[in-house]
Amino acid sequence: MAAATLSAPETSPVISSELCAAFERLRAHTPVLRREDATARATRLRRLAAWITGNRVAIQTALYADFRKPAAETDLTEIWSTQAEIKHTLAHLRQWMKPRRVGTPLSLLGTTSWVQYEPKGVCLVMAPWNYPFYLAVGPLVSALAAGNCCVLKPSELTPHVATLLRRLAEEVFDPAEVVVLEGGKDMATELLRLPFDHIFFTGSPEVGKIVMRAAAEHLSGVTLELGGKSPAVVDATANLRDAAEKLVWGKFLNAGQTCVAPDYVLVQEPVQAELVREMEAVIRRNYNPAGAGVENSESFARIVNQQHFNRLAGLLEDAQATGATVAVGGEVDGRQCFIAPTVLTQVAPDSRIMQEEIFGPLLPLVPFGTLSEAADFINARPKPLAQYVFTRNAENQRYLLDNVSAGGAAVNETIVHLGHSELPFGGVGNSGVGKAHGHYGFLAFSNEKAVLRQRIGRTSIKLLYPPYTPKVRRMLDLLLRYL
Ligand SMILES: NC(=O)c1ccc[n+]([C@@H]2O[C@H](COP(=O)([O-])OP(=O)(O)OC[C@H]3O[C@@H](n4cnc5c(N)ncnc54)[C@H](O)[C@@H]3O)[C@@H](O)[C@H]2O)c1
Repeated sequence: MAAATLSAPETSPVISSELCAAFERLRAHTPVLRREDATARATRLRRLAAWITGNRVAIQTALYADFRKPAAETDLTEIWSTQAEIKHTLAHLRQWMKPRRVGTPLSLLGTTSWVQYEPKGVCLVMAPWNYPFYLAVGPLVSALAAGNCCVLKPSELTPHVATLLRRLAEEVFDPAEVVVLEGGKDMATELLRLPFDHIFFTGSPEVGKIVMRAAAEHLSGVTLELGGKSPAVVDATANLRDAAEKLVWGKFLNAGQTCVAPDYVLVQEPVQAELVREMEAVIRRNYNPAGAGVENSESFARIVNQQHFNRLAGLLEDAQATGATVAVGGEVDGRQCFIAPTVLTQVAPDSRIMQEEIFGPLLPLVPFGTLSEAADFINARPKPLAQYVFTRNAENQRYLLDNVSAGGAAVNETIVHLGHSELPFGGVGNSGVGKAHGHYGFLAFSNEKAVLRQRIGRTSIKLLYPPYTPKVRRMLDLLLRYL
């Protein structure tokens, strides 16, 4: 591939000519999208929704080929979640696009003001592998709703989905609106040299920092949807059967490769043994109902690749070597990247499994005494993406919500808060920057342009213009005192 520098003077070193051409094509098209009304944007989104409906089996097949994701999980977490995002956007797009009138302070009496929403321009969506369809197309929906052109870079670790996404773009969009570029770190690095107007990145905090540094070069806007260790707290008043069902589902969905999966459980000491028993029963019911072995279950996905399998097997080994007991599961099979749903107790706080994001089907339980101990344990670590609270006590619920900082939270539930279209989704601190989904996603990809209109000639501000005579100074005194 020949190399060329992008014509824009602000761009850094050398970027491939193919990439430059794609970027320039999109940039040249931004005025067209900018002029579009809600109907035109909605038509594009409806075309996307229709493609997804027509390609349901292809999406399921790609996900199964990439990491044996069960078709039912693909339906729920890749297809339904994406369609729900489109449906919600279509229902509200006209309203979101309308300029929003704001009130007038006394000091600016006579003026009229509003916020109008303009597209940012050319945006980059970088997606991870764990929900490779939803986490690529979901942000794309928001970007298009806000009137942007978009480059989408899927993860290289799920190649079947990446290829499918390229086909999607070719079949649904004008190549000047959306382009899908497949590739790994090298492609991502090259892309990050371009002066995008906004970068929406979903992935690890480590790569998130690389993205933010690259964005700083062009002062591109960023949304960083990152990960971390999301805790669940189960207190002694919780309904343990219900908590076990929800924790097992939330943890072992997608084989634990979920950004908002409960990473570990803080359980009030007196109920730990019962919670383990309940979880064991749920794991059996969900993944081994006929006793044929979880490895033969069609309801349980695989670890995405050998490298991640080795990392998880290493975490399990280290946990056991530092004193942890396998209370449930523990079986691993490297040949098929299989790790059984595993519950660990007596886990050392300084073991690796308690230091890094697990992102797999290993669930450590850590006992606690008082609620403040639980809150302190969480707050001593980087701020999580999600916080789960299982309790029947309203005061305990309030205490944990008020004393722990997290991107989002669910009480007596796991994961599903991210499926609520009216709630912002995103992290705080180490778990992310900015919010996504629904209106929040639309805003992330929009510039909220503040407009003030003054009637010609009339303006009280003129009273304050120089020269700063005693009269002007008296006016300023009044302003400071009363307005
Ligand atoms: N907050 C969320 O919504 C959310 C959702 C899913 C996953 N996650 C997080 O994502 C992580 C797992 O996903 P992942 O392994 O795909 O993340 P990752 O950070 O390794 O990769 C994400 C993207 O960045 C690219 N990339 C990788 N290394 C890069 C580099 N050095 N320079 C530039 N780009 C690079 C990849 O090609 C991929 O497209 C977990 O931490 C998880 O919690 C967060």
